[in-house]
Amino acid sequence: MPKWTVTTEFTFNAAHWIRDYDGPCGRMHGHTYTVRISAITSQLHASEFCPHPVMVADFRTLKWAKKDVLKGGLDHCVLNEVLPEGYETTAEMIAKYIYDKTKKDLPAEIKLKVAVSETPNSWAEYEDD
Ligand SMILES: Nc1nc2c(c(=O)[nH]1)N=C([C@H](O)[C@H](O)COP(=O)(O)OP(=O)(O)OP(=O)(O)O)CN2
Ligand SMILES: [Zn+2]
Repeated sequence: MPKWTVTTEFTFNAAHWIRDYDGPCGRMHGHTYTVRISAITSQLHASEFCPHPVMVADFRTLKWAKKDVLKGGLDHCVLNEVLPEGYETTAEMIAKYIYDKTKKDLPAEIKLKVAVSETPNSWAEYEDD
């Protein structure tokens, strides 16, 4: 079946520590996180900002996490204080958190992939088939 994939990449700055980690990552430190989100669908949609069915998903909707934490995003937050119970602050679980929260704002049939990087050499990717 024909399909579209859109991909957007953005960054946010945040502090974290990994709970009970034996090493420096167990102390509070910061990263400029890079997030790459792909949305895949065979059907185009309207968005919160556009009334016509011309998008897989609006880039603005996909990029919610780059907003300031006081405006509903993750920028300039302490992740350990912001992520709900059940999520830890590894790149793996930040990717799942962004996936879960983004999925809620999109039509159910859109597939998502979310990748998160703390440093240029390491990525964690989450999807749910
Ligand atoms: N699988 C994971 N391993 C680690 C995570 C993670 O989220 N998932 N996170 C950390 C720490 O947060 C740490 O800040 C990052 O670790 P690391 O990549 O080792 O950081 P460096 O700055 O040392 O990276 P270099 O590329 O080696 O300079 C640890 N592990
Ligand atoms: Zn870290």
